[in-house]
Amino acid sequence: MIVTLTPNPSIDRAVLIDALRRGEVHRASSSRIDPGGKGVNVSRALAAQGGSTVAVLPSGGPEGHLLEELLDAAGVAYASVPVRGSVRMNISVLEPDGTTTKLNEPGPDLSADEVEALLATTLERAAGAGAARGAEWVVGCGSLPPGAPTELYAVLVSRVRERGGRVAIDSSGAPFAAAVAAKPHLIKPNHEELAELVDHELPTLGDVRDAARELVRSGIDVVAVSLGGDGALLVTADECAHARATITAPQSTVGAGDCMLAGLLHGLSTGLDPADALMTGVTWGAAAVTLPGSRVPTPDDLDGIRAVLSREPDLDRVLS
Ligand SMILES: Nc1ncnc2c1ncn2[C@@H]1O[C@H](COP(=O)(O)OP(=O)(O)OP(=O)(O)O)[C@@H](O)[C@H]1O
Ligand SMILES: O=P(O)(O)OC[C@@]1(O)O[C@H](CO)[C@@H](O)[C@@H]1O
Repeated sequence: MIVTLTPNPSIDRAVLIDALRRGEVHRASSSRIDPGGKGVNVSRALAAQGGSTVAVLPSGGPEGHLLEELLDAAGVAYASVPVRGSVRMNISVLEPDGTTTKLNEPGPDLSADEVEALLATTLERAAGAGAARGAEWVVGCGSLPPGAPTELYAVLVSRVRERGGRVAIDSSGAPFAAAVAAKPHLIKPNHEELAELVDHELPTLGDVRDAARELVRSGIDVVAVSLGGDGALLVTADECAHARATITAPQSTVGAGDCMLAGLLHGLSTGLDPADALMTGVTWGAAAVTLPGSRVPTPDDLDGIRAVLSREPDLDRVLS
């Protein structure tokens, strides 16, 4: 069982237009809505592949109702914490070549009680997850809504660790830095987020490897860095592996990082070694890019995606 916490979930509306021109009226040729927010997407991706998961999230307002309806329709198990504010609506503007522009709302203003209820629900779900020692992973993902303390993920990390569980975090900015300082077992920054964490640019795969190693040395077991079309790099104390899959028809990158994280955690929790779990992650991430909006891949969608693994990556590779 993998328990996800999404403090700032969303309804994701994706609209397809021919080309984005600032200041003009655009007529969309199609649109779709999906349940969204990074942890919600991790749970959706796991559920679509038959994995056991529950998504913990705040729910309020008409968008909260809609989010729950969409999760019910998709067969994704969730535990919602009622909140006074409304779940946000995030817009993705998609162009035919796969270029994606996102407009993300801030989300509801959470009270201290609502934040505490989210943390408590996550820990309850993790403890009651069925397996002898509770959930295999607790995963905290995405931005924090207004009102939530910067330390929310750091508190999650400490509380899961105190209970002997394993915790993964994927966020950005100050909440991510605070969580990293609390030493989660696994983090999944993208290229930009890793550069922000170590506070310098990372033009090559070797630079990414060095930055990830620095974090591993500080006490994080697994650092998996998603690198868009350049695949992903995984670093532990013993190994460094790179995997990449080439796709021909990209549709939307929204949620690809979440699918990559879901595949990686699924692989690790089913006993794969970290490099093979990375292959699963990269396959799920690349498959997500071939799908519209933030649709998550089903087993059929993975057919034809071939990831290539290197346990001795080309460290001079310049990243795009
Ligand atoms: N153009 C692409 N071609 C092949 N695979 C891709 C491409 N873009 C993304 N991927 C796959 O998806 C994974 C995640 O991509 P990316 O690094 O863009 O995540 P992210 O920035 O965290 O995304 P998000 O925040 O939208 O979830 C990559 O590790 C890779 O496996
Ligand atoms: O604003 P955040 O929390 O950083 O990101 C939210 C979000 O962009 O991330 C997901 C894709 O990864 C989307 O479902 C959602 O709209």
